[in-house]
Amino acid sequence: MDQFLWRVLPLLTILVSLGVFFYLQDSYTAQLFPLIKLPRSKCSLLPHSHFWISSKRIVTPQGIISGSVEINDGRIVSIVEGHGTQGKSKQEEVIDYGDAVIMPGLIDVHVHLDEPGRTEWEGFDTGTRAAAAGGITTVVDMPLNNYPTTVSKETLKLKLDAAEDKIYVDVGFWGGLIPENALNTSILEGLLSAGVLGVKSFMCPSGIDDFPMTTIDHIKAGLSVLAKYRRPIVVHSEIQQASENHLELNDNRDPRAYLTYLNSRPPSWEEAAIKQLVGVTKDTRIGGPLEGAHVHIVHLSDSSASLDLIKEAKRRGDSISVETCPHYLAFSSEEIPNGDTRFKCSPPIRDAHNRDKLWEAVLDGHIDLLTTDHSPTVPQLKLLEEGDFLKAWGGISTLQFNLPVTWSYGKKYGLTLEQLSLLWSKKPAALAGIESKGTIEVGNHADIVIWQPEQEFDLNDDYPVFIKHAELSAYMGSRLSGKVLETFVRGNLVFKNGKHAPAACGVQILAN
Ligand SMILES: NC(=O)N[C@H]1NC(=O)NC1=O
Ligand SMILES: [Zn+2]
Ligand SMILES: [Zn+2]
Repeated sequence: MDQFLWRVLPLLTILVSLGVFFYLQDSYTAQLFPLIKLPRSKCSLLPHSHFWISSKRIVTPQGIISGSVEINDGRIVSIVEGHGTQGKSKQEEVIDYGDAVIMPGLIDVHVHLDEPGRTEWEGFDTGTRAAAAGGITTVVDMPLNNYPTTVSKETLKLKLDAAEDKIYVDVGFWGGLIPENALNTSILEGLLSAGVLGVKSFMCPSGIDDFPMTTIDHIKAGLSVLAKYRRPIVVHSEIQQASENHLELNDNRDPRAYLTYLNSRPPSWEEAAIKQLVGVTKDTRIGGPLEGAHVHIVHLSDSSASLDLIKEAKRRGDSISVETCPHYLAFSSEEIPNGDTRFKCSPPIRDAHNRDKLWEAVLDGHIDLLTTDHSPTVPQLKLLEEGDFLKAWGGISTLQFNLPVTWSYGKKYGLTLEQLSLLWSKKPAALAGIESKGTIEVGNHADIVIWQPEQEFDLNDDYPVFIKHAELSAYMGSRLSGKVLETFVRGNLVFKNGKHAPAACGVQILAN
């Protein structure tokens, strides 16, 4: 018996190893980033790893084409115009979406997921489910509103641990630049070496105690480190003006009136911050002492003097860019009802003339890209019942709705599908330094949204919304145009017909 065992054991070992090898080959998804531990059947609502998707409207960098996109192992491997079956074998799955649009998945580089520490506000699970349902295939998470804030390699580790096995789309991370790490560059270098895609700072109080504001000198110190790493700083660009301080002391103001809040944060706050920033960005030019660093202005609301300063800096060759958000493009101060704190954000939503000028800048390309600044909170802090604009949390919940909102409002201004895709995918990918995402091109990740621009829907209580505290979102109750049908992340079908894939197989994007 013993002898028999010794004879068959090597053979058995070989057979078992071969079995395990082929099982792994067949059932594991591509290791594009870190190892994805789960089988495809858990990560995707589609069993195939090699398939084609076709439609009459595919948004590519060369324009809109009718044809097919071949996907294999998470990547786009070919794009064929027309209806030929060229290269397709009979066994391969072809999904025909008719005239629904095939577009690169949206990349939202300004999202507060608030985990760890404030998961009652949002979280990796709910936030990335919402993203997947909205056709957003990558988000970059902000370093604040979570607790502790992400300002060192140790606090980044807490974030990465919290995100583990919870993300339905790919997630990158901004670190925070605060006085402490700006003045102690080894902390900042540790954070950058640990993989944040860049850093974020505030030029006014952030509303979060453990995220103090930075002066322009802190930002300059940070930029000299960022230049070495060739990563950007993204800046909340408002500086509180002395005269406005004075206004705040005036107790006669009605805190329920939107105008009270609007007047408390005039465009001069943005202009003052941007004036200081463009004083520094001249050093980011090619050959300058800060070459390699880049300054990105988040959520621009002022379409006049602030925008002019940015345009001039760009003309001079500075490495500078700017984003705005759907709420500045959708709403205007004239329509915001008194007491409706769902619309409170900073900088504030300004008048209709300003909104029209913002759209003009978006369509002209002077505003580089769009983000949500999805910044949710709990009902106790949004103060809807009191309607107190001065005390309520500032932040608008937009994740999951960005595509239909931008499209519904933008089409009235002449926004095209190609522009939409530049603003929400290609430009954000470039800012975050995320290679292989943001366009439908051979070799890129198969991060794709399938959506029907003409299909209208009501964002009401029956609509499947995945963000936390949806009732606090300024968009609830709207009728929107542009329904997301399906979302692919690295070739995995992660969302279809209101349902998500069984497991969260998004990966963490870390810079190296
Ligand atoms: N801390 C935070 O998320 N603040 C954001 N909310 C907002 O309305 N503007 C912001 O910068
Ligand atoms: Zn901000
Ligand atoms: Zn923000």
